[in-house]
Amino acid sequence: MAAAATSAPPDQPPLLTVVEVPGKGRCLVAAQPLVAGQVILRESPILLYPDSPFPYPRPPPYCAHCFRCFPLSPPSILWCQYCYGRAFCGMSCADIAHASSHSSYVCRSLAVLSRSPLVLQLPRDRQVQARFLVAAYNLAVVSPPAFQTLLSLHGINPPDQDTMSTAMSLHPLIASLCPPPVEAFSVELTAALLSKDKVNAFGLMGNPSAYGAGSGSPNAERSVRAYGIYPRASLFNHDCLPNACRFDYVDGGKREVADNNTDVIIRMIHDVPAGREICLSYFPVNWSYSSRQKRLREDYGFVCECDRCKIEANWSDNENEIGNDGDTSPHDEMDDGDEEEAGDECDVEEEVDGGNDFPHAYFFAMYMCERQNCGGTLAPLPPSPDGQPSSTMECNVCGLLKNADEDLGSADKDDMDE
Ligand SMILES: C[S@@+](CC[C@H](N)C(=O)[O-])C[C@H]1O[C@@H](n2cnc3c(N)ncnc32)[C@H](O)[C@@H]1O
Repeated sequence: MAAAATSAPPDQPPLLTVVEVPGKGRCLVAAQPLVAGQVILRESPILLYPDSPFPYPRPPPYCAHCFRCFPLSPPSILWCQYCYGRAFCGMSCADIAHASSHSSYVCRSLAVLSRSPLVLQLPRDRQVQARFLVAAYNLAVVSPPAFQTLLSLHGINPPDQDTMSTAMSLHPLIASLCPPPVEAFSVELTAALLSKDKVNAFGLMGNPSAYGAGSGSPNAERSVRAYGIYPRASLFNHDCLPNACRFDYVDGGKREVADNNTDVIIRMIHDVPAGREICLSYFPVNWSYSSRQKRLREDYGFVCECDRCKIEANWSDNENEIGNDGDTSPHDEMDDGDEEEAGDECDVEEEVDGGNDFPHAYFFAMYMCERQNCGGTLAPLPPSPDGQPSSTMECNVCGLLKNADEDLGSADKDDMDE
C-alpha cells in the first residue's frame, strides 16, 4: 500500500490520505476522525462544459463562464463578439473566459460545430461529448499541466466498445473542422479523454433556468447544467451506502465575483473513525441492486462488493425489483445519469418495514431525501465554528432542509445561514 497525504490548510493535519488498494486503485481514507457535516474537500474544476447540445440556446439560460442563471429582468447578457455563440453575465466573466474556457480555439470550434449539419443530427449525448472534447483539447492549449492532470485520472483502459465507437465518430469531426493544436492528437487520445470524462465527471446541478421549462415554478426541479472535472474529488471510490456526499451551489454567491460557485464540496454524512475509506455513491442510493451492478460494471468497469451489495445479492429477483415503476428521473451523484437509462428504484419504505434482511434500513430512513423522484442524499450542515454538530440535514439534489423531524423547506436556508 502506498500512501500520500492530500492537501490541507498548511497549518492543519490532512483530513484524507490517498491509499492504493489492489482491485480498487487509489482510495481516499480518513487521516483522522471525521464528523457528520464536516467539509472534507472543496475543490474548483480544472474543466467545465455545459450539458447542452448545439446550437447554443437562445435566449441563453446561463452564463457560459460561471454557469449562473441569467436574472429574469433585466437580462444583462454580453455575447461573445467573435462567435456570438456564447453569452456571459458581464465583462469579468467574458474576460476570464476568453483567456481560458472560451479561448480563440474554442470560439472557432464551437462556431463551426454549431453550424455543422453532421453535428446537429448527432444524438444529444454525442453533441455534449463533442463539447467535452473541445473543452479538453482546449485545456491542453491553455493549461498543459491541467491537461496532464486530466490524463492522470482513472479511465477504463482500453476504452470500452461504446467509448471507442463514440471516439471513432467524433474524432474525425473535430479533426476536420477544427484540429486542435495538440501533439499526439489521435483517435486513441480522444477515446482516452472520453473514458476519463465518463468515469470522473461530476454533474453540477442548477436551479431551473429563468427561461427554461418550469421557470418561475417553486416546484420546478433542479437539473444538471454543466459537468466538471475535479481531480481530487475524482479519487473517491464508490460505495452503495456512502459515508460522504457532494454538494454544489452553482447559482449561489454573487454574480461577477470570483467566488468559486462551481466548486464541488464533499461533506460527511455521518461520523467515521480514522482509517475508514471515504466513499461517495456514483448514482442515487435508492437504485436497485441490478441497476447499480449494471451501471458500475458497464460505465466504471468493476463489480461492486460493498456490504450492501453482498446482502442484496442474496435477495430474490422480486425483492431486487421492488418499486420498478419506471417513472423515475434520478440525477446521478457524479454525472447526469442518462435519464433514459436510469436505474429501477428500490422501494425503501417497504424494505424498511421488512426488517431483518435490510440492515441498511437506518441509512435510508436517516439519509435519503423523502421528496418524490429526488433520489438525493441528506448530510448535516457543517458543524458550527466551535464544533457543535448541526441538526439540519440538507439534500444534495433538491436542496431540501430538514431539521430533526420537521421540514424547514429550502427557502429557509438563507435565514439559517445568517
Ligand atoms: C472516480 S475513479 C475513483 C478513483 C480510482 N480508484 C483511482 O485510482 O483513480 C472510479 C474508478 O475507481 C474504481 N472503483 C471505484 N469504486 C470502487 C469499488 N467500490 N470497488 C472497486 N473499484 C472501485 C473503478 O475502477 C472506477 O472506475
